[in-house]
Amino acid sequence: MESLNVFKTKVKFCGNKSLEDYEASVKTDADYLGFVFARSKRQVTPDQVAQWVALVHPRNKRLVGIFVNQSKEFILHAIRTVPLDVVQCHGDEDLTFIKDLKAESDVDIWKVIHHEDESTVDKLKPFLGTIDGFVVDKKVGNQYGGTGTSFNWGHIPLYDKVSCENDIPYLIAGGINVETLQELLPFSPQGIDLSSGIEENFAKSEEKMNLIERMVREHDKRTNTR
Ligand SMILES: O=C(O)c1ccccc1N[C@@H]1O[C@H](COP(=O)(O)O)[C@@H](O)[C@H]1O
Repeated sequence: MESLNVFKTKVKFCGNKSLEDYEASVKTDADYLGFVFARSKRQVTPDQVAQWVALVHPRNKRLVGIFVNQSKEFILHAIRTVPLDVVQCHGDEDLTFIKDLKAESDVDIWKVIHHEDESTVDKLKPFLGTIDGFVVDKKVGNQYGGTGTSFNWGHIPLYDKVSCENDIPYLIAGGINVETLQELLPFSPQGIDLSSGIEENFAKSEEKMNLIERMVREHDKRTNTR
């Protein structure tokens, strides 16, 4: 009989910026596919993503739109154009902004927290009870994400505790790739979010995505049979 408490690390493949990237990501077993609608070398438009999704069904994956300090009107336009399941607020969006957005949409809202030190976890507090999930990433200069840079993963238990106490999911982001994942998995994060680490020549690499998934599956098998 299957155990009732089987733990599956959630996987998000982010920064799909072409039909080819999207097709490669759809073939994987990822739980979430992300599209960056903010200024970035991976920026895409809602119209582009709508076309790809009309051509290739996302199967059982949830679609996530990434926004950085963009207007509520633009985010609502993206939600109307693309069948997004989640809006990931990756900038300095405050509680009022997120409450307004929630009032006018029916998608999940995730807030990104940029880890600096052990006190960063407190920045989540005002959002608890409003957001549907959070992502912990690392800011580099004025770059809010997609930098390939990790934070000190020794602090993951702080975020895990907030997640468990408030029954709210989270993903760890920033600098995850086939090499660094070995160091991250012992912390058993609830989910992982990758953008630059699954690219080869600036396109999504099926080989890297498959390897990441294999590593995660093996980790899950080991921890579930402990
Ligand atoms: O991927 C981007 O280009 C990006 C740009 C601006 C904001 C967020 C972005 N992506 C998010 O960044 C992290 C992971 O980045 P990486 O793996 O270190 O490259 C993740 O949350 C993406 O959703």
